[in-house]
Amino acid sequence: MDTKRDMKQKNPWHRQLTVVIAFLFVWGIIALVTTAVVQNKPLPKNSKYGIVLDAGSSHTSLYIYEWPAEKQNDTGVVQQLHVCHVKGPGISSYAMDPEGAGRSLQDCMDEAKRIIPERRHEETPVSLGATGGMRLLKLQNPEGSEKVLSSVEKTLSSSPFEFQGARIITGQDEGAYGWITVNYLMGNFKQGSGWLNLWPKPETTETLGALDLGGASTQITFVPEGEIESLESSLYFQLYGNKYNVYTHSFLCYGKDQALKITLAKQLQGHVPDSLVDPCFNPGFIKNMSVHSIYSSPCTAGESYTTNTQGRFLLKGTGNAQQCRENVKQIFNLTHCPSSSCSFNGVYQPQLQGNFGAFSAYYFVMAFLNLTTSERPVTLVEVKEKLREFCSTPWQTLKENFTNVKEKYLGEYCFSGTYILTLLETGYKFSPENWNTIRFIKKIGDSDAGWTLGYMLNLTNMIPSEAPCSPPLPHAGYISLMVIFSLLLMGLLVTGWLCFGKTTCTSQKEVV
Ligand SMILES: O=c1[nH]cnc2c1ncn2[C@@H]1O[C@H](COP(=O)(O)OP(=O)(O)O)[C@@H](O)[C@H]1O
Ligand SMILES: [Ca+2]
Repeated sequence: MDTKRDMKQKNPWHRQLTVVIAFLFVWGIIALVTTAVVQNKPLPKNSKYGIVLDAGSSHTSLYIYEWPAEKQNDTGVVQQLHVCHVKGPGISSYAMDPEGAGRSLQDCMDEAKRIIPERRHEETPVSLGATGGMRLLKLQNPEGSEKVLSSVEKTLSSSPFEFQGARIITGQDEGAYGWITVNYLMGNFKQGSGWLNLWPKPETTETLGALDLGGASTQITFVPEGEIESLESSLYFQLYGNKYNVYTHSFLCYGKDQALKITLAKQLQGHVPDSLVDPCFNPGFIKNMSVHSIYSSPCTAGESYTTNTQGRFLLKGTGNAQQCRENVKQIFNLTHCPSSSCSFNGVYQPQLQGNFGAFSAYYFVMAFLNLTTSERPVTLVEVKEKLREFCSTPWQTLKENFTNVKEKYLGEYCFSGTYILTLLETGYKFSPENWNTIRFIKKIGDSDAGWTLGYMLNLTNMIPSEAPCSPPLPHAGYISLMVIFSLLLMGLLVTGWLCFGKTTCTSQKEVV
């Protein structure tokens, strides 16, 4: 005991040194933990925004997208923040009043100004893409379509956002961007990065085909199994390091509103009677139609006709789904196919492959007919049975049962449902065996299925062809590991020091 006391007295710095080291050690731990906590504190939301206007044949919708500023190249980060439906018809209806087209967009543009933070306005891209309706107007009245485009351009470019153009997109682009949207939202464009991704990626990643039905045109887009025979239907993408050979085709005039005009024109066969009995409308349904509304479209312009004096006729429904299907089938020409396989009208289509997402009017119609919400996929037989039952329902009963549904839509659901069935079965060759590969969808997550998101991702270069290089560990993981390893090292150091210190003491004791 005396020896020990002697030693401490001999070495007065020993205690102070221990206290200093212990203090530094504790301070070090506090500093490390504080750094980790501060570094990993969630950052304040730093979003960027983009606006796309979908100028369809029947209406225009404005979509606002949002994404975290620091992550814009990652897959699946862009989300739909808001959609504003423009009041009134599609912009192609404004050929006689072009200024009205631009004016009609103003309310939705004002809404976008309120939703997107002001400091982001200048850098937010805004673009408008017009589809089938404007494609038809351009065929029929090129000058009118230019005026309409200039008018909407004027409204968009006078907004505080960064105007990126108002143009008519091709049917091929419409199909391609719809396919990109659904696969982006499904997370099918997997990124190959990170230290755990040591295996080579498979050549083809499973993707979802896209079926889009509009009022004026319809698109089918999917990755087929073999080669794509026709160059004009073939698209090649390299996205996030994966390669895709995509088949797409857009049928102008085969959107459901134009298809109805063609079907009616086929029945009229150039002679307009006072009344036309039609199996595609419910029994008791009567509508006074103008002959001009049918024959003024470029989709029916080829047909010559003689009309009665009033230029109008009465459309009278009989509600017979089977006969309706026979009538609708007539608008699909199946007699010639210059390629190894075709859909209709001599258009090349490879064998159907994989699963399909059917959106836009496909969804609206099938959802109304209760053919989307089942736990299990609805079979083709059930679809036909449902149509038989729905079409034969008297118009009066329908009106009483669906007071909140727009009469225009309600009156056309028998035709629309039958058209969808015929387009998919007779046109695209879906069969009872692969009918269950189709899902009728409106949204994926919070974002609408449609071409607009894909269009914006492309316009803003947000889908890189190669997977972006990212550090093997996420930031939080990196900080945590740093803290753990530092603590371990310190622990070792202290243990070592204590042992070393003890040995020295012991030896000192022995010596003393
Ligand atoms: O609630 C609905 N029920 C039935 N059909 C709808 C509903 N909402 C929109 N539609 C239809 O969806 C179609 C949308 O077509 P769009 O205006 O996008 O034309 P486009 O893509 O050919 O240019 C139109 O035929 C429109 O009538
Ligand atoms: Ca559309």
